[in-house]
Amino acid sequence: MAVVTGNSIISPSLLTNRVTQFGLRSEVSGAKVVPGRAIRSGGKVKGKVRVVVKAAVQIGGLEQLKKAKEELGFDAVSEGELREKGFLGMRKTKLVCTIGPACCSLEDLEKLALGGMNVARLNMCHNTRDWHLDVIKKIKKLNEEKGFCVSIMIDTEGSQIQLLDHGAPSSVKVEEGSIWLFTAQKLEGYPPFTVQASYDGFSEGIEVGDVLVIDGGMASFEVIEKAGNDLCCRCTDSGLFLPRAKFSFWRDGKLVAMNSELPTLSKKDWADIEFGVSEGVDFIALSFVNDADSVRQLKNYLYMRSSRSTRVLAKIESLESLQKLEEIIEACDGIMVARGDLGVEIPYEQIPTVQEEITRVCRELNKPVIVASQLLESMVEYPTPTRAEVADVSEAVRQYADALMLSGESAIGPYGHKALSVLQMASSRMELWSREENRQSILHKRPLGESLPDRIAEQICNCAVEMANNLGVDAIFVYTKHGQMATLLSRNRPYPPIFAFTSDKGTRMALNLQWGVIPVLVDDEMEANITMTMELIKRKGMLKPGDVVMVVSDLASTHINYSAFQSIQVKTVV
Ligand SMILES: Nc1ncnc2c1ncn2[C@@H]1O[C@H](COP(=O)(O)OP(=O)(O)O)[C@@H](O)[C@H]1O
Ligand SMILES: C=C(OP(=O)(O)O)C(=O)O
Ligand SMILES: [K+]
Ligand SMILES: [Mg+2]
Repeated sequence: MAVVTGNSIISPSLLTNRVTQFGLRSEVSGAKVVPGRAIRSGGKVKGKVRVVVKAAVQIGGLEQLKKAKEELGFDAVSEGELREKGFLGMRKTKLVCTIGPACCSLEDLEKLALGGMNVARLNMCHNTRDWHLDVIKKIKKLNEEKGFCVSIMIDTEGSQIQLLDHGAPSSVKVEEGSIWLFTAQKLEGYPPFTVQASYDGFSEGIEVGDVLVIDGGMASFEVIEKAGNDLCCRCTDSGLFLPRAKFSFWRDGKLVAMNSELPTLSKKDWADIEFGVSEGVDFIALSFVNDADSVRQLKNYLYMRSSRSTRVLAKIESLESLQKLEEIIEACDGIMVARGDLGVEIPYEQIPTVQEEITRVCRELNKPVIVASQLLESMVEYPTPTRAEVADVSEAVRQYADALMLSGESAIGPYGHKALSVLQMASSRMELWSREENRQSILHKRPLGESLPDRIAEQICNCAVEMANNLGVDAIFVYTKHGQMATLLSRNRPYPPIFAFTSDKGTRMALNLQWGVIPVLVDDEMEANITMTMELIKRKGMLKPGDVVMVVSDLASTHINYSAFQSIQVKTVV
């Protein structure tokens, strides 16, 4: 059994359990060989499949082992974490950092990588393409030269047209009762109490009596007069006007839908996507997705560009996207709960429940989900978070979100590295609590697969996790080409970490966003060789005699006449 040391605290009850279980430990190895046995599903015989135990492949010579060892792509940070904290102490929740001027030097990026950044996000709303290219190159250099495994995400600007500007470089106070003119006309300078809207049709369909809300509640106005496209408004709720503020209109407590003819993907977005594809980014996050069509359009484009390893994430940040949530989740490779803009479109008191719902549906449909925006907002200015922010972070972890994201905290704040460590500590703590409370059972396991092999993979992963938890194994090893088995295991949120061995670089980078998965690159020959993989990890001192590893596999085999092996084995390291 791995020794859990340092910061990772293991509960006495869990520890006792594990000790008793392993007092009588025996090697449970492989499934029973039942040739030609029919697999039943839902009471019906669906097809004939053979369940076969894969014979452990003999370890090759020392030379082969040495060569393979060099090629075992274990990232430096996971390796360090495993050595320091043991298997159970490894953090499961993934961390995304927005890269901005405050953290774009090689040294700062290295610090973030060491601090646990799994994915670097580049927000294409800001700065130049050359600036972003420079960051991409630095991250790739760090990955190559320092053994990190940081994935890269670009986040599109989107057709975000609902913007207002008052012309001042910083915020302007808005007093209750003051009268303001909102206009799309080009202004020569900004007269006092005048605000410029970013497009002509900003007041289309708006009536006297409607309520204009700035940035989801920074200040509110009532429309008292409409002349052409211009609106004259009285402040009904005083507050602040920030530069480039977002706005929404409300009537009888409901959002007035703005009839934007603009596509989700603007010309600039396509150019940014082209840039991202040619620079080989791992994720493209689509802003202001309203339905599944834009996601499919981008996925088709990536397919045509033979860039299938680029994953498409849909940002949920509009009312429309909430109404079409399931079809969007089904179409994309992952979701971001973009709470910043979402809070402009729906009343902010609804954000917590909407976040929980999105997170739950994502897990049911087996897509990774990132909870984003304002997690540690006060740390843009201060070196410590508010207690409420820590509670918010912990709640997202308790909900089993795959990943948490920093925005301004890392992009412009002087305490980005500290903010990352707050996420790291708060998530490790909540994960431990969740494990002790055994919250896994809550997931309603909606069946996903349609083909028999897919259904088998799903069942194997569900059962494997239950078994792994009951046996108290130290780690789950999974061999996966496209990552599907790894995600199916992750969906069950097991206690032990999932080491996903893959020979596909794109799969490795994509799995960086997946809860509890540590992707490890192996070469093709190693792929199916469980014994050799374990031997290599043992030689690195990361597996010790007595450790118990569950091995889940669905690899195609050339040895025997079956298209795929799908098996669970439990091995004790000797
Ligand atoms: N690449 C960048 N260059 C300059 N500033 C950036 C960059 N990325 C982010 N920022 C700054 O960090 C803040 C927070 O980032 P983010 O949440 O991604 O953007 P936004 O606030 O526009 O939604 C932005 O408002 C912006 O001031
Ligand atoms: C993440 C978000 O998107 P952006 O930062 O691009 O506005 C958000 O709105 O919460
Ligand atoms: K964006
Ligand atoms: Mg947004």
